[in-house]
Amino acid sequence: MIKAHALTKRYGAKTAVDSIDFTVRPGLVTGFLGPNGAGKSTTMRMIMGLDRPSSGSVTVNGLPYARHRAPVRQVGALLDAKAVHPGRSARSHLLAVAATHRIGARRVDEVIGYTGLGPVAGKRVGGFSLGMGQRLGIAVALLGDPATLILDEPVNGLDPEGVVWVRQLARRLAAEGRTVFLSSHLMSEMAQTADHILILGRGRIIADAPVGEILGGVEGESVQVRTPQAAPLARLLEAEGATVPAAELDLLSVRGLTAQRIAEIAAAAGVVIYGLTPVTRSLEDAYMALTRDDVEYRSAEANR
Ligand SMILES: Nc1ncnc2c1ncn2[C@@H]1O[C@H](COP(=O)(O)OP(=O)(O)OP(=O)(O)O)[C@@H](O)[C@H]1O
Repeated sequence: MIKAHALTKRYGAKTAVDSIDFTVRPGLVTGFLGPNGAGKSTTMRMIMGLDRPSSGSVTVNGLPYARHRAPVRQVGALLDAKAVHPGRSARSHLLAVAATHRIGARRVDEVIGYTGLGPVAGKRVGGFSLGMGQRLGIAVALLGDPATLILDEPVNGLDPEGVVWVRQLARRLAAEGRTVFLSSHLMSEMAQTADHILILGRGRIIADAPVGEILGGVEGESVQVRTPQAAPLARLLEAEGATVPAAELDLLSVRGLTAQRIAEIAAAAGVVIYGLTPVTRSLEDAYMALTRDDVEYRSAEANR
């Protein structure tokens, strides 16, 4: 569990994180989103005790990071590609990290198995692919068997297989009852991985809700209906409670009724339908709508 209370970070005149309150709960994957410069990394660094809040506080499992006697047993993090001695093997790297935290060799072998590093555990880390390096970083984060995991951009640069692996791992860790806090700029991936979404914009929270609520929140779903009898069908659907903006020749965009209900109403009235397409808003659409005013650097094209 991670709890932030009036958490603030200023760098000179710049307020990177502006008095935010949030709770990241156990048993769920919480996605952390926001435009570049929104303050995500600064927040994660404060959670991990790598940056001091200017004011306010953030705790992990009830205490600030630095007040835990054995923080690696509370929270594990993949913040950025770790500097690993390229000549060392994955196993000897893990053994070295484990030794500094009084963690035994048995746990090292457990995390090697858990992260699928077995076949390459004896190989030099210098020759690792990005995906293997990422697995090693996650293995390090898991060494202390922590209840809370923080993964900053864990799928950055991974191939599709690696992306799926991270997704399944995050889901498995949450299913084990852990708190999983994950940042990513890949919206489609986040939509498949996260249960709950926290969006930051210019240092403030602009959304904190279950994925379903974020997707449904701004406009909801619609159904595109292609029919040669657009105007009469629009009137029929409106009478059933749908919202049908001004019809476009033979295409209607209907909100408020399911595709099945629309087909039933049309059939009952003898209206011909050529096509029915439910349009689901993507997390990317919802994110763009929510962060429209909070993007620090916008392209000239997008500003028009
Ligand atoms: N050490 C620092 N000194 C001064 N300003 C900083 C420092 N670290 C971050 N900032 C500023 O604070 C703001 C938040 O940065 P942060 O890296 O936390 O954003 P982010 O959401 O992680 O962005 P990205 O998605 O690009 O990683 C930015 O405007 C950044 O320029």
